[in-house]
Amino acid sequence: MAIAYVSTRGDAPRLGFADAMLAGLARDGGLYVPETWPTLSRETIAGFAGRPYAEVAEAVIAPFVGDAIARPTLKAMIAEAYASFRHPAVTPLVQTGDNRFVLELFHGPTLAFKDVAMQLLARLMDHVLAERGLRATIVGATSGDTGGAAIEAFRGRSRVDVFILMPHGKVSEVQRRQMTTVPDANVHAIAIDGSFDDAQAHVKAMFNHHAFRDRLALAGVNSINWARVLAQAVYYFTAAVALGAPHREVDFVVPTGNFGDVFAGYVAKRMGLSVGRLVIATNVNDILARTLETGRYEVTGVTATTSPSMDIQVSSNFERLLFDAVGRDPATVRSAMASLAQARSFTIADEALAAIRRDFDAGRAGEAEVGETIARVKRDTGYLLDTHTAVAYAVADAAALDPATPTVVLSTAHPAKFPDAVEAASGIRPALPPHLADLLDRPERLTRLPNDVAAIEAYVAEHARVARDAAA
Ligand SMILES: Cc1ncc(COP(=O)(O)O)c(C=O)c1O
Ligand SMILES: N[C@@H](CCOP(=O)(O)O)C(=O)O
Repeated sequence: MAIAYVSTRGDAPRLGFADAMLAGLARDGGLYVPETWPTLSRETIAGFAGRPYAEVAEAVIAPFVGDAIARPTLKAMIAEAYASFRHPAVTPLVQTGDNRFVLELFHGPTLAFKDVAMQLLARLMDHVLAERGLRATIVGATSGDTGGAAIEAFRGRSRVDVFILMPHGKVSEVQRRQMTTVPDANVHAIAIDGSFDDAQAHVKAMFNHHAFRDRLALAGVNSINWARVLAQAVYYFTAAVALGAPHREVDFVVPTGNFGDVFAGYVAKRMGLSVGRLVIATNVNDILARTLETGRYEVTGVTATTSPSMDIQVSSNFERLLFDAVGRDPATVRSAMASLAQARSFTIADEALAAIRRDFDAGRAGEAEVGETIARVKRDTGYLLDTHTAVAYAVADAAALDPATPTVVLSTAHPAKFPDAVEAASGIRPALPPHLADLLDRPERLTRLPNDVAAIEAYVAEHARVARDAAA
């Protein structure tokens, strides 16, 4: 059966999986979500125990894809995507305390959880573009990790050009170099003089500029793309089942910025996985923690932290949760988003806030706690956390979770991506794995642009092959 996708703002075409994936942002500015949540039976979920990651991924993803991609083709793409991971379990669990586990999501090529979805998304997109004989122009925003993962997954592919906007000077050196040292001609790393929120706003503005969007055949690889979120739902299943689901609940604590990863946990729960609490962990850029406390989503300035990938205030995927929480009423979402655009804030009605709180808790960790957590966990358990994972670990320590329920902290990045901060906290400078050992010696290629969407559009239009094909 084919699932249809609808926009959270209710004013864009209803699409099938392949079109929703290629569309990225819906044409009304909203985000695509499945019209209904497919569920997996208890028996099916129980049957995931001991199965390879790729088999679980196929079972979780296939209901959302329907007949958009033939099942054997989907299976082959999933197998290929995860064959590149450096751990046989793909996303292994490590126990660090009584009922405390770390879910390592950083064994992909660029050492962050983004690889889990991006390695598959590149194959899915390439397949659909090839079937249709099309090219696309990917525009993406990054606070450090999405950009590297997207560039690695799409580099050298003949049907796409990739333009990644990063905030200048605000990503780690390893993150920057993962984007700037790739020689392939279809890759364009761009630094803007602004924040990640600015970069994401420019990406959305390009999508909302319909003439530009259509002329360049824009596609998105941020978690505004439904396929990203979907692929991330898989590891909630593998982790929970390894810890006793569906026969017991498992809590997850998720370092959060753009709300894609923790929303993927919500998707798993909606599909029938026995997820207990979903805890949103933020650094001092704590818009989500404040929202859960007060019911008011209010954007303030961004503060630079040692967990730069989470230095985000406008948390895109929250719109998807809001859509469900308000009973899937697009008018309410439209009005909240209009208020966000005009007044930088909106208020969530009591009933919707109560619905959100039924599944989610939230907490924040300041810089001192992050450093102290890295040092303490290393000292007590021998395990070295990265700064983003440390935010979640600290929040998990402070959260009022049932000690009898296993708690999984999502580890979203390898500590070697943030060596200065990890060394300052622990005295240990984590080494990059062998495939990146010479990263700091590779030549860089980076374009600097002003924090201005017109300048960015002009650059994309000049360099995208879609535009050149049309002019030829
Ligand atoms: C290392 C790391 N951890 C956590 C996050 C937060 O994930 P999300 O944006 O899906 O909430 C990000 C980026 O967003 C990240 O790069
Ligand atoms: N932390 C991210 C920000 C973008 O998030 P996405 O999941 O929406 O792509 C990054 O590292 O770029």
